[in-house]
Amino acid sequence: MLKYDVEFSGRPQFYSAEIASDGFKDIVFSNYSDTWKIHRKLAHSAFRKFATGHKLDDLVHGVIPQVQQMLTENSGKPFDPKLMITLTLYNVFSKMCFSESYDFSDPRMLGYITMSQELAEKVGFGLVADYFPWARFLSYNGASYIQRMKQKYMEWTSPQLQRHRETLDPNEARDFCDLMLLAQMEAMDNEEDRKISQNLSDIHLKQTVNDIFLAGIETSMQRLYWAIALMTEYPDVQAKIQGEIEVEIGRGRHPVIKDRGNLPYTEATLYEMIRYSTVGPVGVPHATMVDTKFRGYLIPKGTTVLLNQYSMHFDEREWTDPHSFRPEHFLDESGTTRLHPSSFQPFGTGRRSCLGEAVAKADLFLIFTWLLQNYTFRKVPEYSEENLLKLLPETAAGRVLQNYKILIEER
Ligand code: HEM
Repeated sequence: MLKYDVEFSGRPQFYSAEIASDGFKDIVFSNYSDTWKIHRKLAHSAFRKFATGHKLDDLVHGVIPQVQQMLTENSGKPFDPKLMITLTLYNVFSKMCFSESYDFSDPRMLGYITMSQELAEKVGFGLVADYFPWARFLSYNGASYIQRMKQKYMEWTSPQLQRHRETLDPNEARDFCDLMLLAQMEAMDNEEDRKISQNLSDIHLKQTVNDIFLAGIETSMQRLYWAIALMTEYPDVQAKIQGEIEVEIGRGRHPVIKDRGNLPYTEATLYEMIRYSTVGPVGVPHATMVDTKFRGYLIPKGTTVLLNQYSMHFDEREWTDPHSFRPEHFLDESGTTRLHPSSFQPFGTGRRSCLGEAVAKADLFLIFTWLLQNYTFRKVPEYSEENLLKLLPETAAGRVLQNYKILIEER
């Protein structure tokens, strides 16, 4: 894939994606194009500006009091951690995109979460018309549902854009939304940037902000939900991580990004969690941009191409005992995090590889480490025989865990 970087860098022009992205005016669904290049570059600079080092530390630390309160209220009771993780991530990303944080009981945020869950359940795998184009002419083809949901998302993003425009300081971007508006202003002021300004309409801006917001939250939420279930199922791994945190950080301060290099076992566990869960077994579909010759086969332009992450992450030639959860898969003999084998590709590869990889790894580390520094996850005694690592059967293309409940004890 890396050798044929540009050839495989398209996206299938699915009907559902076309509707959801207003004709591919975003990053995730658009083909390899000027629109994609401009928006990807902008998002990159936003991450560099607002989601690295102590900026990201502060974003995560800012949510901690609300998480603490929620966990205290639920201490000693069977508790499903999914909403807690989701609210944490919404607040981190909302602060990064819109400089706004929400109370965990805010009905606007809870409504947004319910809407996103419903969307994922109903059309997470696309529409029939994505695979059988004639189906778009059926009286019910799902398009009106996606239109309605898109409208609702825009009702969330449009006022944000308006508010930012009214209070914009051209010399200082406060967040991702400001950064997009400043890029738009700059392009409009410069006649030569016509090509750029055409790709920075308000619709483009809203689509890209929504991309970052949605792509970032659901992906990280699923991994943290797996991480907590795995720690509950593997108490020895959990205890070892807590020991490492105790020695390197102690209890007197929150974990920060700079701690990463000092916690090899914790980091290895997070990588192993990502491998073992492989939530997206075939990643995000690519498409060929041109007729492409690959290993003697001719792949016509526009063919959908999938990266089979599942087969790579569970390949017996690459991993010792791949079906076991073992953080040692990512450690060398000296206990240091080892270089990842090339068969570990959870963030994809090539030009379309995950834009938020660095942010995702940092967020996962900060949230997971803080949780284990302060809490222990245990099974509910009545259900101690039940395995928490059960997949939802209806999502064979996504390895999503069934909802579970655990006990969370303060340390
Ligand atoms: C553990 C968490 C995450 C995982 C495992 C993950 C994985 C992926 C994968 C497999 C792709 C497709 C790559 C390809 O097409 O080859 C992708 C694309 C993308 N991801 Fe992530 N992701 C995660 C978190 C995030 C976060 C936190 C953000 C944003 C803050 C993000 C933003 C994006 C975007 C915008 C794309 C589309 C890139 C493009 O089409 O050019 N992701 N991600």
